[in-house]
Amino acid sequence: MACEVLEMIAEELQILPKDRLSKLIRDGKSDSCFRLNHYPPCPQLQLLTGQNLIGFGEHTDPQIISVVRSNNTSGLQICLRDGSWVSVPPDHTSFHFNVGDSLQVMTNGRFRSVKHRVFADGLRSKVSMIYFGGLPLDEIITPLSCVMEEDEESLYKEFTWSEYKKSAYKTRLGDNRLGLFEKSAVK
Ligand SMILES: O=C(O)CCC(=O)C(=O)O
Ligand SMILES: [Fe+2]
Repeated sequence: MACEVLEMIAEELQILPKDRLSKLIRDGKSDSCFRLNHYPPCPQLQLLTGQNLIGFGEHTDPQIISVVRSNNTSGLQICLRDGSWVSVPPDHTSFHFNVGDSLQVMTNGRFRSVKHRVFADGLRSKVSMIYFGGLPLDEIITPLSCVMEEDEESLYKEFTWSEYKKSAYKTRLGDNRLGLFEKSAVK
């Protein structure tokens, strides 16, 4: 399914061949992973603090694409350009896709990795399963020449997925991890 969506994105951006993105996560060496998150309900703590409890702090996903499926509980929110947060309606029959930082770089910012966070549900256990489609470790993450306009310059320095991963592990979850790789970044 992740491959199909990447092929739709490739079609939209006129990326050729059509499987240019999807073959990265199909690759036997792709650094993809699967995560299962469990957010137990904490009604007493919630009452005590009078706030919804953060289950997973705000962040962007570093890979190419993430596919999320959750049980019927609310909590997932995405951040809009103006900084406001909107809730993703719970629907255990649907999949939610996040564009990851790597896809943002490969499209030179045409697709943006969206910041998201998760609140624990006040009453029920929230369970999510997420497939993160990643690149092979030695793959260079750089804008694809076929998406670039003539004379368009890359917004990013050149780096491999392995370098990005190492750098991301050294930062805090909510940091703008891609910021370090922007050409305009202060060294
Ligand atoms: O648990 C969720 O619903 C999403 C978690 C998430 O964003 C992540 O694991 O990167
Ligand atoms: Fe995430």
